[in-house]
Amino acid sequence: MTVIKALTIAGSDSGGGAGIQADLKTFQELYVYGMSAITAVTAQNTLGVQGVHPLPARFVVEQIDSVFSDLRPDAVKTGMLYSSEIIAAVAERISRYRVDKLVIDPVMIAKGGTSLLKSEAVEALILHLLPLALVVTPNIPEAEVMTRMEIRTIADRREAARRLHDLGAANVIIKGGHDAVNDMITDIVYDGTSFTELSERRVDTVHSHGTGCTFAAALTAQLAKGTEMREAASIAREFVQAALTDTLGIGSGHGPTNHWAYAKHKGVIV
Ligand SMILES: Nc1ncnc2c1ncn2[C@@H]1O[C@H](COP(=O)(O)OP(=O)(O)OP(=O)(O)O)[C@@H](O)[C@H]1O
Ligand SMILES: Cc1ncc(COP(=O)(O)O)c(N)n1
Repeated sequence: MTVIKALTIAGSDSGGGAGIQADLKTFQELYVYGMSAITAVTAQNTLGVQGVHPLPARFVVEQIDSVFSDLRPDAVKTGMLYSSEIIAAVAERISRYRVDKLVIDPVMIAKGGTSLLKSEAVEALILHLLPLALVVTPNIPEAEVMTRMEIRTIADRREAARRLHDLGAANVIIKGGHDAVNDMITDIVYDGTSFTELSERRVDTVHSHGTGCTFAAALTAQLAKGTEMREAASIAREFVQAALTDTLGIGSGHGPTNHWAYAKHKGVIV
């Protein structure tokens, strides 16, 4: 049996809905062996983020080295990176280990408004990490920050995707969760040549904590298996749609999505 492996470099969410926890649950559900390098520990639940405790950049590197020296991953995902020091250290290791399947989820702000990336670190993310990306997966506000443009229409999303491609990301997926049009949510996939739109009906739920992490983790798992970009994005979209539709209803705030839902609806996927 060939074991497909993926590494997530991200923050820990004690509430289990986003961050490292969402990534590992998603990898597991898609039959990919999950590994982690933790950048920051957050005290967090469905009501918000109560505390953030970043780890030293050198200890993030130590975790990455431990993984690569023994358990070479087939794909790597980054989530919350917090500071320019951590970003520079991660980028150096990604280059050194010649990672060709790097998924960057440019996590900036948690739903409740807590910053998960220092504002001074945005430039480092663009300069050091973006050029190493096989794919970057911003939501609309993150794409606006990185491209310094306002995104209102689907044409704007396409223009932002072109700009992020010009900044060095081989593929760009702009997620449309923050802006439903006629009750439809559209993610745009751009490969540097053509655009693909992935549209699904908006699910009306407060239990959407961690959708971005879950989408990027499902994408990473599929890319690790060798699935091509558009198909991988489409499976990731389906994974999130199921996780939002069949929610767990736990917590008194923005609850987590249901990472079991996709497998429950689809049966076994290898
Ligand atoms: N209410 C919804 N109904 C259907 N799909 C959604 C909904 N909200 C988000 N999605 C999907 O979930 C994924 C994440 O999208 P979103 O734009 O919310 O990213 P994000 O803001 O990074 O996520 P997060 O809320 O975890 O930070 C995308 O594939 C998007 O289409
Ligand atoms: C550790 C960590 N990483 C990422 C997110 C973003 O997820 P969301 O926007 O759904 O809160 C988060 N809240 N916590």
